[in-house]
Amino acid sequence: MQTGIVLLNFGEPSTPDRDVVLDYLTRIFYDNASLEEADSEEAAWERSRELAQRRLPGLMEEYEEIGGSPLQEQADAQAEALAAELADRGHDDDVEVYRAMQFMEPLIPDVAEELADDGVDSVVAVPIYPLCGPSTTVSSINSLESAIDEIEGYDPDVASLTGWHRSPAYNRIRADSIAEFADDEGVDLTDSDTAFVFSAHGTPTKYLEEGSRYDQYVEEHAEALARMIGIDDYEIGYQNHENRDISWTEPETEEVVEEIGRNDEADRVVVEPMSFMHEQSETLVELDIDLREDAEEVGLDLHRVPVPHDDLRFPELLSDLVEPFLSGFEPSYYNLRQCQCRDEPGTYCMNAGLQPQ
Ligand SMILES: C=CC1=C(C)c2cc3[nH]c(cc4nc(cc5[nH]c(cc1n2)c(C)c5CCC(=O)O)C(CCC(=O)O)=C4C)c(C)c3C=C
Ligand SMILES: [Fe+2]
Repeated sequence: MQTGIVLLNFGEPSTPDRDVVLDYLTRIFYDNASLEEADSEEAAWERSRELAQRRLPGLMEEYEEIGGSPLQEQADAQAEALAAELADRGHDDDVEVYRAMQFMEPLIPDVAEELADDGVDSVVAVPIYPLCGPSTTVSSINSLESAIDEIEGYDPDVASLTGWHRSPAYNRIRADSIAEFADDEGVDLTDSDTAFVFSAHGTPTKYLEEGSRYDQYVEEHAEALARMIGIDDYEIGYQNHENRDISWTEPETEEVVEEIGRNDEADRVVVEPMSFMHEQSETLVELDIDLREDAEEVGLDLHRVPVPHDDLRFPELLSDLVEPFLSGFEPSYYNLRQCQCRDEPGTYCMNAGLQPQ
């Protein structure tokens, strides 16, 4: 049996190229077309192009500020590190690691073709989004499964792993990265003059109304990490993309930070970008540049925790997560259950059936 582990990511342009960024944005808006009514596929596509054109100058400016996104490079390194770890565990011949992006090359349908060409007969999809969301985790798996279905004569076993933020090893990586960063910056997290903000990528509330529990995952994960790093007081903020007239998760990170400063609650704020496993425009521009300016305007020093994308324990964690699928074990033995965010056979997660804490 030849197994292909497919690491699924959002993708982001590595260079600030207008045409590339326009196509990237169009794909994102089209994938989220259900947020608005459209009379036809063609109308939805046109609307996506229109939204992309409108957002293009702002996003180009962001990529120009950082010289393109490091997301792809970091995702490649994670895939290589996972392959090396699996080879160390004896999976050098029977397993290949692939990475596919929702909105950038290598696009998911192209990677599905590659799986077919390579004769992969067992596919394990692992979205690198620790907090399971509809437009990311679920959508990326749906895209991979439909791309595979469209390839004539190709019918591999397909399994996928959705939410994994409850993994103890993951929580340890994240908590250590916060504590080590605070130490390096000389910041005492328990000092009453230090405020702590978990910043999560936001989501349109329509997706929550349709059943996504993303906001609950954000809340329970923030609570778990706060306990691990020994703080009682913290805030949660969302980084939203308000390009359409729709409502998103509240409060926004920017508002949370401005309020801390205006109310003179602290001298400094530590911000943990909890939804991401890569550095990208949301961390390098929205937090490091834009939010820092907002914080300074209200008298706060901002300390942004780096994303632990290259933590040496991350490939071990991913290997532990995929081993049940490679070794023919019953997933429930490893506390993996039928995913409820994507209630399809072969989709497992660590969240289903347990109440948020
Ligand atoms: C759970 C929610 C989301 C996560 C996590 C997420 C990750 C993520 N997003 C980008 C970059 C962009 N996202 C954009 C749009 C967008 N993102 C989400 C949700 C999550 N994204 C949604 C629902 C949407 C669609 C918005 C809409 O249709 O109106 C965009 C384009 C829009 C913009 O910037 O204004 C970008 C770019 C990355 C890199 C990323 C990585 C994990
Ligand atoms: Fe996004």
